[in-house]
Amino acid sequence: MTSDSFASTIEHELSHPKWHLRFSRALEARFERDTQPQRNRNMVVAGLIAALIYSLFLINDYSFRPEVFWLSVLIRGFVVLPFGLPILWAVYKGVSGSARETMMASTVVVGMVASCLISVSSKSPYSYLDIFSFGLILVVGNILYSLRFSYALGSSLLSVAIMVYFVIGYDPMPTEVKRLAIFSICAKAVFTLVANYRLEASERKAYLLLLRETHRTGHALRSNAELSKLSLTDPLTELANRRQFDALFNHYWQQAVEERATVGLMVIDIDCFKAYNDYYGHLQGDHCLKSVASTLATHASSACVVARFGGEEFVVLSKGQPHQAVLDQAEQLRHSVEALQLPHLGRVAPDYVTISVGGAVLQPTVGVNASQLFRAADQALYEAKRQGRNRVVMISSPDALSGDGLSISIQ
Ligand SMILES: Nc1nc2c(ncn2[C@@H]2O[C@H](COP(=O)(O)OP(=O)(O)OP(=O)(O)O)[C@@H](O)[C@H]2O)c(=O)[nH]1
Repeated sequence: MTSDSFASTIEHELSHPKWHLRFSRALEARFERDTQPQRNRNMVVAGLIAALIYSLFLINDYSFRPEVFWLSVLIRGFVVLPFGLPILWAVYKGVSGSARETMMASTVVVGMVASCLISVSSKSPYSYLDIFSFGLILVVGNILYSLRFSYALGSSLLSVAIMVYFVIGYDPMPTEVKRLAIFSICAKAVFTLVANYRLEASERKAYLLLLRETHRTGHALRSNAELSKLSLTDPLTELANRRQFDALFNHYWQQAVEERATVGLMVIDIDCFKAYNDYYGHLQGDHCLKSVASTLATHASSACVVARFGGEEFVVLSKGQPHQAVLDQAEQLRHSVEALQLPHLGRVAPDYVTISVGGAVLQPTVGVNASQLFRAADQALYEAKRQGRNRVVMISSPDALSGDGLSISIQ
């Protein structure tokens, strides 16, 4: 699903909530996935509370229908709990949404059957009064568990039908009381189902609102990231642009001051590029720039910053590398462009595209600043051009900066 269609699905679900509450298929699956861990935990806690209260009803059995106490122990302790606890364990471990709802709904129905069996087995005069508490079973399913509405509806209808069946056939119960009990359980079913429906509807709405916010925030962050990437990237070569290079250069320099490390800089220029443009045209010139840029990016060490400084000039920045390593790297870059053998018939010789590289390595010390490094590398490039191009010239030592001329190491 694309970002836009996802956003419109959320809007549609928010403005057209369905009576049966379910979302469209994909969103429903996501809703289940996102809410599952929390819902499983809530269900297990609710189930344990229900099991505890259900067991405590043994006290009532003992006090007002002692003749079925052991039957009650048997049903509650050896049927209902062994049925319910493994279900809670399975939900705790994680099962599909429909399995979870079905199993939890089944505990409601089994609880109702068991309670009815205990009640109608007793001949005690007030045993039937217990039947008025059966609405609690619906409260457990519809409110405490908060079963999904369709499951709450199904288990409630089944539970009410079971209860009505037992009540009708239970002779010790006066007819008027039976009528009252049936009316009472039906009313409790309706009330708890209405509450269940509202709970689920507001849970789903809250989920959609949260999803919409998360989606909008993510979208805004992505747009910002794209904008900032655009503002820092050269559109033609996709290398870092001058702005990014300037920022990184300062950053590297500051880090080098703190770490007492060296900073290496290469200034790279495509040879006779004006002639290339004149011969092949500006568009082909752009292709050439792209090829050289991607070759530099591919062959430069991953620890380096490769940027387009402007026009047909590139820079490669590194930190913590000794003079020799920067020199080797510069020679490798020069060689990799030469190896492309991009035809350049606009110049006399050689008839392929080459680059000249000027490099310098400095350790920031008192009185030495970043622009001195840049000037040194630029002067080395000038020297490389002067000596015939397609070569690397490195400033051999920082001392050269303070002298009249540059100490040059020519490859
Ligand atoms: N196609 C294209 N050409 C560019 C671009 N930016 C700068 N140039 C061209 O690059 C050429 C640079 O030429 P010069 O600075 O004279 O240097 P050169 O011809 O490379 O000669 P040397 O540097 O001395 O080898 C100019 O013709 C610019 O128009 C660009 O984005 N695309």
